Amino acid sequence: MPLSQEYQFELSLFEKEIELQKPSDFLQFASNYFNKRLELQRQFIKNQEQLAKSKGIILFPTNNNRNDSVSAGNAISNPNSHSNSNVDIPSQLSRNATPVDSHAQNVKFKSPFADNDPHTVPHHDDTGSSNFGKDHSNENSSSDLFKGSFNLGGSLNQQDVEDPHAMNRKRNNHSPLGPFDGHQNTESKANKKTAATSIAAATADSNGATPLPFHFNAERRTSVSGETINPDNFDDWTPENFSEKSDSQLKRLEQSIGKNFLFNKLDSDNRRLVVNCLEEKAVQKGDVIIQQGDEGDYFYIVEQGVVEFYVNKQRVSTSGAGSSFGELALMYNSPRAATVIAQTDCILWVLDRLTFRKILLGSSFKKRLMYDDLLRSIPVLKSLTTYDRAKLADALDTQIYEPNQVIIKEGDSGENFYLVEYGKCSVTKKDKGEVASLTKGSYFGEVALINDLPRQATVTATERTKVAFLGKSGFQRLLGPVVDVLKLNDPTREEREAQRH
Ligand SMILES: Nc1ncnc2c1ncn2[C@@H]1O[C@@H]2COP(=O)(O)O[C@H]2[C@H]1O
Ligand SMILES: Nc1ncnc2c1ncn2[C@@H]1O[C@@H]2COP(=O)(O)O[C@H]2[C@H]1O
Repeated sequence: MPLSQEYQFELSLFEKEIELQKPSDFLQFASNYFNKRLELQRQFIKNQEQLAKSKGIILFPTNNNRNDSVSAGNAISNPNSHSNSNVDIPSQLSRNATPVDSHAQNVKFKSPFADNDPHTVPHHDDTGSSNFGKDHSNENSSSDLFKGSFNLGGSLNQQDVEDPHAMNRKRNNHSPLGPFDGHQNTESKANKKTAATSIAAATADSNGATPLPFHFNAERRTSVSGETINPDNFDDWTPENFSEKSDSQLKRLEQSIGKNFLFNKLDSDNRRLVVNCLEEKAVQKGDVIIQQGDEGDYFYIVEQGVVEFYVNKQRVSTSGAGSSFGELALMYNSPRAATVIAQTDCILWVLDRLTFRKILLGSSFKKRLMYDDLLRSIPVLKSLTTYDRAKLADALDTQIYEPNQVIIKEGDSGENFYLVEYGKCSVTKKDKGEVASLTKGSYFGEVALINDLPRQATVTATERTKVAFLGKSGFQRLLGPVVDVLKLNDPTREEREAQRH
């Protein structure tokens, strides 16, 4: 299996250091070097922890408060305990690392060989071995919290779409989450509350800081990259609606899910887990499946039928069998960005929020996580909605250039648009020499695409540079809302206008 880019980057740094230092005692040197890197990494995490704490969020509950909450009798069963091993540190570190100030933060660093590393929450399985980094899908757990059809009991018409109160009135009578008989519904919600309370309790801090809310959202819109630090406490996560599917259901699911790109990225264990956590819901033509502005609870896959999307009461699109929706609110802990209505009778499959975040977010939405901070930091993209940014991230690819490598050559035809993730590039013109220098958050390569011209300058990496790039068709399809701003900022505009006159 090829090493990930981040590992390769880490190893290349190490190689450079070896070339520079030419150590005589290689193992000692390697040990010191990686200890130092680890120290920087821990410093970074610690800084994140301070930041989160100032917002009342506990990222790393200690074993003590974990045990406290269990002994307080609040805990739900915990067969699937996970450590924080999914923290995307190498990439964060490479972009954010600063030299360690030994006086800063008062952080005590332990040797990586110590058995009770302060930031690694050890978990022991039945054999007593550490579970760090392993997968613990509990395929036997079967907490069937809610069942029944997705009978919304009242279709909404176009008038209702335009009258949010009408929607709310109907919704209050027939919650999309409460389709079943009243007793089951109450019990299901109560159970969910218990789980949520217990999740919060498990994160309670002995210093009295506020425990993590079930729906974490310190600021209304939260960066998903920040969230890879783990705002949900998955230590107490159990698959909410796990139930083994029948052969015929599996066959149908394979057909509908097979078409959905999200599931292609899952390994067979996670795929099976997700499949068994899905719940079938039938909706009727006109039913409101999601209401814009509501809190996110479920992710949806369409097996049959067509759904339509409304943003601020305007119909923006429709989608059919094999498509999915409802991911944005779950990813960003933000309100629902659109209203979704069944245009025809539909068969849907729904996945609960935590299972979505636990299993799908890190694999199927990895690119969105990866590019979220970058895309938010680029002023010219400010007018994009969360949805636009998510679609843009899906279409981006990454490339690393070494110093002196040419990324774009003046006179060539333009194929891609670029965003600088890190590094430095020089923009030169044959007749003028260097005309610009580009760093993190800059973009380039737009002039040829907007004006249908050859490349107007050469762009060369002057440092190791990582770029995210988008092909021509993606540029036209996804950057429509910002083309006017790109045109206004076009560095060749005045010159070309002057030539015309
Ligand atoms: N133009 C759009 N803007 C926002 N959401 C959209 C749009 N088109 C489809 N959707 C989907 O509608 C869903 C509404 O709930 P979410 O915000 O969770 O996720 C949203 C997207 O999956
Ligand atoms: N003064 C400049 N003249 C031309 N291109 C520039 C200048 N400054 C920055 N650039 C960027 O360099 C890129 C070269 O490829 P494009 O012409 O497609 O788009 C160009 C711009 O994004």
